[in-house]
Amino acid sequence: MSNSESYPPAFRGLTNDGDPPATAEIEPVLIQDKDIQIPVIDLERLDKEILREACREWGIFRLENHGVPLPLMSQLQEISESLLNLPFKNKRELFAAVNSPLSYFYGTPALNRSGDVLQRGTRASNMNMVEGFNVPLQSLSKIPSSSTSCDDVDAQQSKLSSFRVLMDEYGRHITRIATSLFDAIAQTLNLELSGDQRSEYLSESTGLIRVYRYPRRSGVAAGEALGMEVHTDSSVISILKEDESGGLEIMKGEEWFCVNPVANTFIVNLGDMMQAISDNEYKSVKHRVKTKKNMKTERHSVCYFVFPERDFVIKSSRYKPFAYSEFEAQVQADVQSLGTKIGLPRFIPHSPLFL
Ligand SMILES: O=C(O)CCC(=O)C(=O)O
Ligand SMILES: [Fe+2]
Repeated sequence: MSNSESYPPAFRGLTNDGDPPATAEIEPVLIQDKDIQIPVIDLERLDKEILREACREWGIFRLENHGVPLPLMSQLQEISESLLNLPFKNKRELFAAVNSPLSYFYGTPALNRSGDVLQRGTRASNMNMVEGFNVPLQSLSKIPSSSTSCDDVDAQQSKLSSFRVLMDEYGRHITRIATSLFDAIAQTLNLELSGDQRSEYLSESTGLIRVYRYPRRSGVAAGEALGMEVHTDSSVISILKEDESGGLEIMKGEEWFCVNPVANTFIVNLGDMMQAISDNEYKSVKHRVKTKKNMKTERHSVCYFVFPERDFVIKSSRYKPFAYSEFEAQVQADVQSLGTKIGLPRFIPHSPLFL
């Protein structure tokens, strides 16, 4: 259970950090989206037809037999929770340390690389109620490590060192998974990948992990409780590990559905870059996180994103050619000025959104 001191001040009046509701006290949820079963892909026995269908019809699937050791997953979850449970002030300081490649954020992750910019002009009850930290995998080795381990003064640094070691191992597994999936998906698209071409589409060095905490919310109607607003990911592939609290929703057709957690599996979703690479044959799925008022615990999740080389120009029959860096800059500019991402529609030729 978390302490209110650990939340950013802007969250405090809105969180419910008391005891979780007893079953009898759980109020009926007014707006309940239906549950949906997403396709399941077995990484040990990759079936290209099932994969193609999942990418074309869904843009999201559950991954099983991924080969990541379960103790690693649970240790990572434990240490991430304990870091996020530190008092707000300490958390910010810890992550702001000189030369630390990690950064703490709350509010809109896409905007808040450096810290604490909340979405302006957004009603408090509607803001993204999520905090966490960005971990660029490439620079993990640069996280300052501490040699002492049980000295009180160094306790936080020591936690951070353990986090780094676990993240490093987790990062290697998740990169392996993303690469295998990308190769298989490229085959389903008949993409010729020779020499360095794969690393242009899928630049392993861009791998970024975000560790999230979504507080339980109080005082808002269920329909308003957004942990993370509706979006598509900008990545090629995203791989999500979530805990058992639930809250992830996807749009299929014109409807929202809840994707319920299944232990020891990952959720893989295709991002905008995969949609563009596939000439829109595959989908970058719209999704969001709703933190329900009656949630028994906070939601914790860890999400990995991988992108193309920054200068790599994505050519597609659907969009004007763009370098990934242009896309990223446009997303940042839109989030800053409009409070939301426009994404691929900005790059459709002749669209009113095309710049
Ligand atoms: O935390 C989650 O479950 C989803 C996170 C997400 O969609 C994202 O980081 O893009
Ligand atoms: Fe996402």
